[in-house]
Amino acid sequence: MVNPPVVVTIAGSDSGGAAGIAADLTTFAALGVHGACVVTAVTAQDTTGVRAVHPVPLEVVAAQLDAVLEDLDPIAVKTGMLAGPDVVRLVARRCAGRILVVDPVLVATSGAVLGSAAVAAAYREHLLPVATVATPNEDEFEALGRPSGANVLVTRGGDIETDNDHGTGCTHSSALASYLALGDDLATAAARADAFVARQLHVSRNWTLGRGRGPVAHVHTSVPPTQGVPA
Ligand SMILES: Nc1ncnc2c1ncn2[C@@H]1O[C@H](COP(=O)(O)OP(=O)(O)OP(=O)(O)O)[C@@H](O)[C@H]1O
Ligand SMILES: Cc1ncc(COP(=O)(O)O)c(N)n1
Repeated sequence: MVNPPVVVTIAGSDSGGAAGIAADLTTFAALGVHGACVVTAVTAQDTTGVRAVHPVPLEVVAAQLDAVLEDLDPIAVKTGMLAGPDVVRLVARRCAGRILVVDPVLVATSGAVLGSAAVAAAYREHLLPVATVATPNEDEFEALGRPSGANVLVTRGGDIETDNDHGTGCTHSSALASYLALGDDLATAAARADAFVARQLHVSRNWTLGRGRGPVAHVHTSVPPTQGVPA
């Protein structure tokens, strides 16, 4: 029997099911890797915004991470909302040396601030130096002090016209981690992750879920054959 690669997401939950852990695990499932998850924060969130954030205590984050690293030995790690500078430092210490995709979640699509200046400083000092690739959006790139390097891919939206873009950053970085775990080089994985998100945005472009910016489709694939992801 051939096992699927194991990828772990370290991120917050989104009660609306669009971003964070929900986006990550469904994207992993869509792309054929086994997803494990370390929850860093619980957010009360929907398509209109973030109502409340409850960070998980550092020792509980560390216990989840230890459990996954010791038992499942993931080939790749994807980070999303890390909620505090101490969590950023923990992840840098424990995950250096693996395929490490860092989506430095600091500002949500809705504009909600999900990471403080201290979190941004910890990313700069501890996590970016050990990342395989980092995927800040333009606001996050600025908040991080415009980090340089071939492994910083600034994400910039794209051509699909839709209001249903909640979760695109999480879906994109999870797809990137999945393709790297499946053996792609960085350039190929990045191209496939872009194509995957574009296809998924196309699938959900006319959905009317919620009253705000709806979720990008993570696993639904009803799409014209011409919009397929490259093999
Ligand atoms: N309208 C779109 N059409 C096609 N592709 C898109 C579109 N919006 C987003 N993408 C894809 O998703 C990626 C991530 O999008 P974006 O930068 O908007 O995410 P974000 O939610 O701001 O990111 P973060 O999680 O870092 O906060 C883009 O690089 C692109 O590949
Ligand atoms: C728990 C959590 N993690 C990440 C994001 C960012 O996602 P997006 O930028 O697509 O809104 C979010 N809104 N909530």
